[in-house]
Amino acid sequence: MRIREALLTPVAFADPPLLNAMGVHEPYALRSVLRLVGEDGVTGLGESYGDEAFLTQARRVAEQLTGWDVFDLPGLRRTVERVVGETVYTDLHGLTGGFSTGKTLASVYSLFEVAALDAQGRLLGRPVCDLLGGRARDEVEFSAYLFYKYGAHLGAEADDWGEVLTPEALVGEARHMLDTYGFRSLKLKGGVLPPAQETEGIRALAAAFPGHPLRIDPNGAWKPGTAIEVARALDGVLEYLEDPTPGIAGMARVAEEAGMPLATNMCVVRFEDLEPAIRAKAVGVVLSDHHFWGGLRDTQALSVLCRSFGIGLSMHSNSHLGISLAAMVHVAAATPHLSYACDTHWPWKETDVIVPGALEFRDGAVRVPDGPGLGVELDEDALARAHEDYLRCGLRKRDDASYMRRYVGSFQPNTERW
Ligand SMILES: O=C([O-])C(=O)C[C@H](O)[C@@H](O)C(=O)[O-]
Ligand SMILES: [Mg+2]
Repeated sequence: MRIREALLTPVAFADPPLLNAMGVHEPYALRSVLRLVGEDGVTGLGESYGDEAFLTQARRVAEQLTGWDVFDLPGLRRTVERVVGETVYTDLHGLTGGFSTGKTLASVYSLFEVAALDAQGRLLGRPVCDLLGGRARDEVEFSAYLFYKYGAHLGAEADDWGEVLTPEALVGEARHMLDTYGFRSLKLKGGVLPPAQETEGIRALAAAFPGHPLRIDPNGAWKPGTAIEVARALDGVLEYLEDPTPGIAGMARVAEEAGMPLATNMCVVRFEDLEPAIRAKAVGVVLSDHHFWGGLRDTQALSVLCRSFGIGLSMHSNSHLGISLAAMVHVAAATPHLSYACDTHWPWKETDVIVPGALEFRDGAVRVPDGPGLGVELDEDALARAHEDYLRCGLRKRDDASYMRRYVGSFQPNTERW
C-alpha cells in the first residue's frame, strides 16, 4: 500500500484543572491526529502529542511520505531520522523525563508507525495485535488515575468532579471512577500537597477500598530522604511507588530502603537509560509509553528487556483520545510480560474523535477490538469539531506551570521541593 497523502490534524479537547508537580492542566489538552491515506483509499490512523514543537517535526515527516509503502517500517525510520536530524523536541512540563535526539526520533516515528500498523491491519483484515505476534490476553486492565484538582478553571463554572484537595474528596473521586469503570488498581498523582497529606490521602483510599492495589506518583517532587520516609510509612500499602525523586542516583538511594518496587516514567525513558538504572538497582518497574518509546514494536522490545532483567512493566498515560487508547490496548494485549494494570487519562475527557462503541471499560478492562487494524473508526465531524476547538482555544503548547501561576502567583514547579 503506497501513501497518497499523510494528513496531520491538531486537535484540542476539554480537560479539567488537574494538579501535578508542574502546575495545573489548562482548559484544553492538545493532540495530533494522523491519517495515512493510501492510493487505494485505505486509511491508517495515529495519534500523538499536540505541542507545536512536536507538530513541526511530524509535519515535516508527513510531507515526505507520498509514495511510501506502509509495510516498509525501516524506510519510515530512515525518513524520520533524515528529517528530524539532530533536532531535540522539548516540552515544558518535563513529566516524562529528559529530552534527547533519540527520544525525539522515537516520538515522531511512533506516530507514523502506529498509523502504518493500522493501515497494514486494515489491508490484511487482521487486528494490530495479530501483527504484533498475537494476543497474550483478550482484555487489558487499566488503573483509576486519581488527581487532586481545583473545582473549576479560571473564570469558568465548577465541573462535575468538583474540588479534590482532601482525603474525603479523594475517596469520593475514586468511588465515582470505580463505580463507572470498575477499576481495581488506584493511582494517585501526587507532588501537589505536602507528602504527609498525600500519605494521608493514600491511607484514606486504602481504608475505603480494601484489597485494591494502590500507587502514588509525585513526579520527582520529593528529596530522597523524604521519599524513604514515605516509603516506610506506606510499606505494605503500595503496590509500587512511582518516581518519588528525580534521577537514577536518587531513585537508587530510595530503592535501597523501600519495601515496595520503585516505578518510573521519568528516569528511564530511552533504551540507553536501562543499563545505568539496572546497574544502580534504581527501578523495579518501567512504565512504557509507545508515544515516546518508539512505537508498538519497540514497546514490545522494552518488555523483553525488562523481563530479562527481572523488572516489571506497566504503562504510562498522558491526556489522550481513542486512537491512542486503541494502540495501547493492542500493544498491551500482544505483550506477554506486562505486570500491572496500565494508566489511562480516559475518564477525564468528555469528547473523542472516534466513533463510540469500539472501546468499552468493563471491570476496569478494555476488550481488544476485533475489527481490522486498531479496530476504531474516525468520526470526521468530531475531528473537525476538535480541530475547531484547537484553532479557537489559542493554546499551542502545554504549560501547566504558567497556568498555575494564574491561580497562585508565586508558584514554582515542585520538583524535589519536599
Ligand atoms: O508521570 C506520569 O505518570 C505522568 O506524567 C502522567 C501525566 O502526564 C500526568 O502527570 C499529567 O498529565 O498531569
Ligand atoms: Mg509517572
